[in-house]
Amino acid sequence: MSLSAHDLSVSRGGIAVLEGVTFTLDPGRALILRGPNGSGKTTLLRTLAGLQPPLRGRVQAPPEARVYAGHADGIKAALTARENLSFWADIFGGGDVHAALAAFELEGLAERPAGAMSAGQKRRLGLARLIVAGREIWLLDEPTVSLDAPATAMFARTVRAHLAAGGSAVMATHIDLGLDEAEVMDVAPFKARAAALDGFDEAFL
Ligand SMILES: Nc1ncnc2c1ncn2[C@@H]1O[C@H](COP(=O)(O)OP(=O)(O)OP(=O)(O)O)[C@@H](O)[C@H]1O
Repeated sequence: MSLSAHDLSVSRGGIAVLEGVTFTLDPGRALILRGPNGSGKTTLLRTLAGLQPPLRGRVQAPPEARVYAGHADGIKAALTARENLSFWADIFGGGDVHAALAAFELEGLAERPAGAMSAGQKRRLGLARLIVAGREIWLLDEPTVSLDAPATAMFARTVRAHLAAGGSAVMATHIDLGLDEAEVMDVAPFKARAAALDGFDEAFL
């Protein structure tokens, strides 16, 4: 399943942030988004994930093939790691909780409430959701925040396995993941030339 962006313009608060973004990501491929703070990586990822409409252009990929992991870990503090993953497995239609725990070496923490985990452990649990989601196209915003070097390597291995299984991934990251096979796209050249306000959002700015 490919993901394509065609002459895509994306906006935040009614203001155009990026324009003219065009690419195709085939199965088995990864794309790393680079660009300075505020350049529009999150906005682009949210649009690719279908969480917000494009200002112009279009995104092509079935909604049910995409999964987004943003800055929030998406976990419930009162539930254990296993319960959190089971919850998400039910939402996504029955993923492999055991495989997800194993991929992020969470077996020893499986019965611990997420609220009693460290920031890096919570992040690993949040990323383990990707495994239970069982979706082909991963859209990840700063996935390695809070991860130490071994956990970052764990994440890179998981992405490689996903690509080898025919999945794909778009990731915004400021660090070197060691994924030399990934394509890199700097979003800076796509910076929108003029702010475009629409009537609705303008009232809130
Ligand atoms: N809720 C909001 N309303 C209006 N503008 C916003 C909002 N959130 C972000 N922006 C602006 O949109 C632009 C793009 O932000 P975005 O979060 O996409 O950048 P980014 O490249 O992901 O940055 P970072 O590397 O800091 O995460 C920035 O100029 C930012 O100030």
